Amino acid sequence: MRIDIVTIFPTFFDALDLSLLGKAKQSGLIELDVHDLRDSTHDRHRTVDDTPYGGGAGMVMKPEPWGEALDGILGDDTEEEPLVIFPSPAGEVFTQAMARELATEPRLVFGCGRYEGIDHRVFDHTASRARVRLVSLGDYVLNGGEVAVMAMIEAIGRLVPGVVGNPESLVEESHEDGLLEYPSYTKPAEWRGLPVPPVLLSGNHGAIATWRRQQQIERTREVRPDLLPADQPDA
Ligand SMILES: COc1ccc2nc(C(=O)O)sc2c1
Repeated sequence: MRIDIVTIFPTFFDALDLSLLGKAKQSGLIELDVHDLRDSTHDRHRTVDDTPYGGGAGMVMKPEPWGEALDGILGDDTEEEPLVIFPSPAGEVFTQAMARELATEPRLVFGCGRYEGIDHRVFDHTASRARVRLVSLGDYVLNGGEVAVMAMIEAIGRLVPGVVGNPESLVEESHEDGLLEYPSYTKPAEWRGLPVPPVLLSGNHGAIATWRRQQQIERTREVRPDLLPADQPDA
């Protein structure tokens, strides 16, 4: 998978050189290029924003630098039309299902907005040469797209085959089967007077599986009842 990121804070993504994603980059499983939007400006102050037409508070990101930056990224794409994702509070909400879907894409381009957002014509023009999706992390507003892109790249990258050593560990996770994950325990069997649930020490794998499933249902019903299938309240 090839990932390109356009941002005015390129060093923000230095963290992607760490841990699993860092190893995926070193192994070539994921190719990642971060582009500084200001490299696509040509004035002394490397200006990327201007006042909004129609008035209002804040500044809007100018279209020209974005057009030039994306020319350089999309211009050489001769294969399948790439997918360009712009994090936005006005976007569809990012989910584990979307992460699974995006993990199958050969190429992703992320455009990080700042200020009050990007001139809307950038989305319209980009849609003439790529697939475009506006995506939000959730029902809250960040100061820019970088945190959202970091979260999405982690959620997507770990699903790329080969990135996570044991694919089994991807199966029993929150949201993977539509429910929240069961609670986990490790040694010691008792810690500060708190025991591990006895069933987990029983060696009875059937009873353990049943207990874990019930824990998932109980946790989901308590914390995220919206995730329970309407026709199967007991999942
Ligand atoms: C200006 O760019 C922004 C601003 C806020 C924001 N909030 C997001 C979110 O996912 O909540 S993405 C995003 C992008």
